[in-house]
Amino acid sequence: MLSDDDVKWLETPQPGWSALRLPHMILEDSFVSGDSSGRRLSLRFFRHDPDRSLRAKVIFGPGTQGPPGHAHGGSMAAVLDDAMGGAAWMQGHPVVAAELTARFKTMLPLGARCVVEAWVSAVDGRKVRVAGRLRQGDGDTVFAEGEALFITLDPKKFGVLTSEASRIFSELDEGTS
Ligand SMILES: CCCCC/C=C\C/C=C\C/C=C\C/C=C\CCCC(=O)SCCNC(=O)CCNC(=O)[C@H](O)C(C)(C)COP(=O)(O)OP(=O)(O)OC[C@H]1O[C@@H](n2cnc3c(N)ncnc32)[C@H](O)[C@@H]1OP(=O)(O)O
Repeated sequence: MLSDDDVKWLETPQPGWSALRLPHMILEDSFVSGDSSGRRLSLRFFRHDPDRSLRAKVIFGPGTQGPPGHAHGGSMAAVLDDAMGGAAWMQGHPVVAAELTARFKTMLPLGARCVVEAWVSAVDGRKVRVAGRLRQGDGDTVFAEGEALFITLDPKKFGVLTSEASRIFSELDEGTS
């Protein structure tokens, strides 16, 4: 479903980005990144090293359709939710989403190469506020923007995920130091 060029594009970090190698147990059944067929969502996650915010490359496949030829708003909101949650995890906050706002700005053509940017904007005790943007990969068009409130949970609730997440991010630091 994806061309070889699309796969190569998805997997190639931009300058200043490090690839996040997420374990199979996180990815395989993930609603957002668990589809390897290319029919629905195809994503790769990265860290933007200068400010440790999150980047993702994403292609919305034909199975994400809402309006004919364009992505469903729920699929864009799900991508923003995942990326914003990932941005919080990446900064050491084991969170779940409590509230999410998405603003749909421009219809997103299926198959377009897109970039997601997500960053923690404020932390107040257990409340972690995160913002995000889904834009054209090779241009300035913004398809959607998101804001969300995430709540930090006791790391024990996530079992092995919390230690896996720390391991992934410390490996990234070793690789980029
Ligand atoms: C998981 C992957 C890990 C690895 C990540 C690694 C790399 C990342 C890269 C890629 C991305 C991969 C994964 C991304 C990760 C996540 C993305 C998915 C995110 C989701 O999709 S996750 C599913 C949907 N999510 C839920 O299924 C939550 C259901 N819900 C609950 O589980 C509870 O509801 C909870 C825990 C939210 C709160 O419950 P609680 O009992 O612990 O705390 P409590 O209620 O006391 O609230 C404490 C303070 O938050 C305020 N507060 C609470 N809720 C609020 C609201 N809605 N609006 C405004 N304020 C709110 C209160 O007002 C109080 O404020 P105050 O202290 O000031 O009074």
